[in-house]
Amino acid sequence: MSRYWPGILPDPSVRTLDDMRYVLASPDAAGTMPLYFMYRDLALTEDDRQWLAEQNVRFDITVIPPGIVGGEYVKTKGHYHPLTPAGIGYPELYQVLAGEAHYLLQRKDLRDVVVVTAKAAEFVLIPPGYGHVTINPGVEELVMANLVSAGVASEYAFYEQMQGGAYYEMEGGVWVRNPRYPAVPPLRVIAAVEVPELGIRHGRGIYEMVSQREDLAYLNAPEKIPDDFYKT
Ligand SMILES: O=P(O)(O)OC[C@H]1O[C@](O)(CO)[C@@H](O)[C@@H]1O
Repeated sequence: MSRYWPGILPDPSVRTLDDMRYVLASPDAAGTMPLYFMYRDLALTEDDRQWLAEQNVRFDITVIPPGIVGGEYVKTKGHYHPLTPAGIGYPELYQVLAGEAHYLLQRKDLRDVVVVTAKAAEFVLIPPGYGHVTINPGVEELVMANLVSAGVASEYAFYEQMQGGAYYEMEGGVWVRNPRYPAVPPLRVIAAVEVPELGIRHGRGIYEMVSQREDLAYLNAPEKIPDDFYKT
C-alpha cells in the first residue's frame, strides 16, 4: 500500500464473505474470509485533514484482491447514497490507482443500469441518484481511491433485499441478470469518461485535488454536476 499512499494508514475496515452473503449470486457462500479492505478518512497532512473537514469531504482508499466467490468476481457490497438537502443523491468520485475496475451503476428507479470500465489512472464519477458496486474483473489487485461527502451514510438495504445489484459479473466476464429484479433495461457498458468542467481528467492524481485545494463543492452540492456526462 505504501506505493499508493505515502502517509500513515489506519487499520482498514474489512468486508468478509459473511458480510457479503446477502448480495452474492451464490448466497450459500459463507465464512470469515476477508474479501476487501477499506482505509477510510485519510489525509497526508494535518492541514489537508482540516481542509477536507472544512469541505465536508472524505478521502478513502479501497483494496480489492482478485478472486472468484461462488462463480462471481469479487466486488463491493453495493450501496446507494442519501439525498442532499436539495433532494439530489450525493455523488462520489473514484480513481483507479492499480488494476482494473468495473463500476456497476444503477439508478434508484432502475431506469438505467450501466457498467463503467476503468483502468489505472482513470476516474469514474458516480452520478447523483445511482447506486454503485465495484467489481475486480482482473487477475491483479484493484486499488482505488475515492472522494465523497463526509456526511454520506451508505444505504445497503435495497442491495441486501435484492441479493445484490441488477446484474452479476461471473467468471469469464459473463453478465447475468439478477432474477430478483423486475424488468431492467439491458446493461450498457461504457468506458470511463472525463468531466473536465470539474477538473476530472484521466492521468492526474486524485489526491492533487486535495493538496491543491481544488473546488470539490459538487460533492456536497451535486446540482453543480453537468447532468449529461454518461449519456450515450
Ligand atoms: O460500502 P461498500 O458497498 O462495501 O463499498 C465500499 C466503498 O464505499 C466507500 O465507503 C465509499 O462510498 C469506500 O470506502 C469503499 O470503496
